[in-house]
Order: sequence, then C-alpha cells, then structure tokens
Amino acid sequence: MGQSLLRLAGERPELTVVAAVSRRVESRAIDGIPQFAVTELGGLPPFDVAIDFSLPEGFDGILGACVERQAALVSGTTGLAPEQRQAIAVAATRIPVLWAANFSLGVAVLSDLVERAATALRGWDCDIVESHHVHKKDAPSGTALALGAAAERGGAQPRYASLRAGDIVGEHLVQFTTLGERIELVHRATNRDIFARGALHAASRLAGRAPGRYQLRDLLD
Ligand SMILES: NC(=O)C1=CN([C@@H]2O[C@H](COP(=O)(O)OP(=O)(O)OC[C@H]3O[C@@H](n4cnc5c(N)ncnc54)[C@H](OP(=O)(O)O)[C@@H]3O)[C@@H](O)[C@H]2O)C=CC1
Ligand SMILES: O=C(O)C1=N[C@H](C(=O)O)C[C@H](O)C1
Repeated sequence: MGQSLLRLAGERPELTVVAAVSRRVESRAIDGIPQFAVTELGGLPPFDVAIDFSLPEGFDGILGACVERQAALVSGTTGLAPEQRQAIAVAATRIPVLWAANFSLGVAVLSDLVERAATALRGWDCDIVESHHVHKKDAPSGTALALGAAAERGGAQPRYASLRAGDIVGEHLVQFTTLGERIELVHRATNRDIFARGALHAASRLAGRAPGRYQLRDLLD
C-alpha cells in the first residue's frame, strides 16, 4: 500500500508528500522522498495529514505523532486491538481522524446493501467469507468485520470464514441463506490502487478540518 500511495499521490496536485515512514530504512529516500524509520518519528518534517497503512505494531506511534503535531490522520490499518480503537476515539478529541477498514467505493455501497438485506431477512443465516493474498496477517479481514457490524445492525448474527491464497487482492462474500433459497452479495477488488486512491482523496479532504471522527461518506464529493 505504501508503494501505491507514493506512486498515486502524484495524481493529486494539491498533495505534496514530505516523508515516507516504514519499519526498516534501507535508503534515506524513495524517489526523492525522505524516508524515516518508525523510531525516528520525532524528526519528521512538518505535515498536515498522515496516511497510515501499516500494522497494529506501527499504529500507536503514527497516531501519537499526529496528535503531537496537531495533524490529521487517515488510517486503513486493520487488526487493531480494542485499546487501539479506543485510542482513536481519544485522539479524535484533538485531531481529525478517519479510520476505515476499506477505502473502496464498492465496499461502502456493499455495506449499505448488507444492512438492508439483514433487516429484510430476519432469521436467515448470515455468513461472511473473505479471501486475500497469502501475506495478509489479520483474519477475519477488517472489511469482513465491518460488513459483519452492518449485518448486526440489521439484526443478523454473522459467522466468518477466511481464505488466504496466492495474490488475491481482496474478496468479500456476504451470504444470506434459508431453507430453499440463498442471496449472495459479493465485492471483488482486483487492484490495490482503489484503496490508495480512496485514502489519498480522504487525506486531501481531511487536512485542516476540526477535530473529530470522520467517515469516508463525510468526505465524498
Ligand atoms: N483499509 C483499506 O482499504 C486497506 C487496508 N489494508 C491494511 O493496511 C495494512 C498494510 O497492508 P500492506 O501494505 O499489504 O502490508 P505490508 O506488510 O506490505 O506493509 C506494511 C507496512 O507497514 C510497515 N510496518 C510494519 N511494522 C511496522 C511497525 N512496527 N512500525 C511502523 N511501520 C511498520 C512496513 O514497513 P517495512 O516495509 O519496513 O517492514 C510496511 O511499510 C494492513 O493492516 C492491511 O490490512 C490494506 C489494503 C487496503
Ligand atoms: O490486507 C489487505 O490486503 C486488505 N486489507 C483490508 C481488510 O483487512 O479488509 C482491506 C482490503 O480487503 C485489503
């Protein structure tokens, strides 16, 4: 995701990337952008908004740096612990924060459809099957859990299954089943750039806003 973000940031003239942060730093710059290790956050140049796609181990440092700098945070890191979700709520009293399990427009629409289907199909079984590439560390995916929360708002009690195979970018199937019939709602991401573009759009709209928790739909055109 970091590589997609750096490549696609160039499509948005209103954004200037001043630094890239990762766990290990092998060279001091990527395509001319200064690179910092997560242990060097204190040395970052001034910034208005950070975009975080890391791992739960890296999240606390980025969140802390944003609060310290009074900068906005856009995060798509999944697998966060309950305490980290709580830390987002606390930080949002001081800075604008947008955390989303999925930055694609299609999943935002799917989430609405799932809630509507769950509301209409009381008593049906609800199963969520997510498939991702073999390098993905968390399961169920953040998107599956978010879709499950949408199903729960509609009164369903979802069950989860996870598949890790090859280079699957991300697929989410939400299935409602009863005796004699079944509804399947599916989203398939085929390119990670959709997530990066969504996060870059959110970043450009979040910078400079009042402190608080924001959702993707708050920042759409
Ligand atoms: N919300 C959404 O739409 C999406 C969310 N994601 C989520 O984004 C996250 C990243 O995914 P992906 O890019 O595939 O993962 P990668 O493993 O490819 O990249 C993770 C990045 O985080 C860095 N990192 C790892 N540990 C730490 C740490 N302790 N401190 C600071 N930085 C750290 C890594 O640095 P280094 O390279 O030096 O190890 C690397 O740059 C995952 O949680 C994934 O689920 C992914 C796609 C879409
Ligand atoms: O790790 C990934 O790749 C993805 N993670 C997010 C998730 O956990 O839902 C979003 C997307 O599915 C890709």
